[in-house]
Amino acid sequence: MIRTLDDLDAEGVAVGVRIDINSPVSGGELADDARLRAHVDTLAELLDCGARVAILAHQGRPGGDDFARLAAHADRLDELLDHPVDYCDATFSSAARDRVAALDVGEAVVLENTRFYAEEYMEFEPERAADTHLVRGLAPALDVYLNDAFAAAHRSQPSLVGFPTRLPSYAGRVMERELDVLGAIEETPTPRVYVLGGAKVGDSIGVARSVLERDLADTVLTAGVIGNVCLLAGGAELGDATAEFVYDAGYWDEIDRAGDLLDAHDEIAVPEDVAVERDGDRHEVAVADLPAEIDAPAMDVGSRTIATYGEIIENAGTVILNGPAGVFEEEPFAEGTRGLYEAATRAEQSIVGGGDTAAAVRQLGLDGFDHISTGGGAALTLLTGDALPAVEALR
Ligand SMILES: Nc1ncnc2c1ncn2[C@@H]1O[C@H](COP(=O)(O)OP(=O)(O)O)[C@@H](O)[C@H]1O
Ligand SMILES: O=C(OP(=O)(O)O)[C@H](O)COP(=O)(O)O
Repeated sequence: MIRTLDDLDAEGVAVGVRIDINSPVSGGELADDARLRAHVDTLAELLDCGARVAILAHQGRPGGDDFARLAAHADRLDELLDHPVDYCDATFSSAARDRVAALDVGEAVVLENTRFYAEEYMEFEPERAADTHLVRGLAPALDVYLNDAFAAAHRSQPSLVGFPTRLPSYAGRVMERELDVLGAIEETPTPRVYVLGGAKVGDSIGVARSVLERDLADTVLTAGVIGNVCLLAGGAELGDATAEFVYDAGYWDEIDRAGDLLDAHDEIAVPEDVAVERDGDRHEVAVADLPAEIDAPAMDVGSRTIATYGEIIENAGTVILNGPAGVFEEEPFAEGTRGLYEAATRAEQSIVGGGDTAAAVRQLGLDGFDHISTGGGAALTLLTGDALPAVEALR
């Protein structure tokens, strides 16, 4: 059983709270604060109850452009919460422990990016993670540990799986909500339609296979790069530009896997038409008219596909959307994502999962979904039926 905030009397308690505020960063500034806002309920509830809150989080990956300090994150949380949120440039040293010890009730401090320490970017079994410098160093300053970082729950890293061996541990409100919705997919209304788009082709093939074999999906609609790969697997001649894109992205081997999947499951639909750029505009090509002259990559599904898929989606009991239907970042190729996602808001129940997918929803100003997951990889792991290490550690 996983304990939640309902089981915690937080008055005066030093709570180590792992959140996922990994966000796009530009010039040291936060380019998007959606993941910070997602944790406001959990943090406010703790602080309102008089907890002393030490926040643990990562930002980016070592060597990446967005591998940054958490000072800007602390400033933004300070603005979002009615309680003071400070920043400390240490994570588990005596400076960090002293800062946590000095917290007053109803105060929070954001400790430095956990991934500034090499062990945090490695995967461990929980017992071994409990023995890392980060966990051994910080645990004495904490009374309890609370994990709200659903979006990182597929990682078996020390700050995510190491503390429950040493401290009484709890799930936060984000974690609770995500597990309630995504962990109970089999109880949602049918017919259940999965719309798989985006660019993580291997993951999408894995999800499609898993949900069909486990009878979780009645229909799988493919779009985005995975839709193009399925079209190529079926022999559609989409032109050299699309083939090159798929090859350069390293997905050529996935064409055979997609072909095997399509042979095994006739519940999978592929696009009827695609959109390419021609003379700076969107130009649609019907798959039935191929081979045709196409000198640009397929960047979106076409309007016939939007209509056919849209009807299936709005008549669904539950629609699960993962991955945009096209290159939504460019306006002419946002049509597929907009059309299919708007149709999803008319289904009985709609669930959106994926980092870029959630960004697309915000960018296109779409509204009316029943659940927008904070997680990409974590949501996919759960939807595929695999356990999340950080959740298992809480158990
Ligand atoms: N036809 C396409 N060609 C190239 N890129 C695409 C296409 N369709 C979608 N994409 C890209 O896929 C990316 C998002 O995919 P992905 O990372 O799998 O989503 P998520 O993070 O939601 O799981 C977006 O940047 C989008 O531009
Ligand atoms: O952004 C995240 O995951 P996501 O890209 O799957 O949504 C999490 O913060 C995990 O980050 P990671 O994929 O660098 O371990």
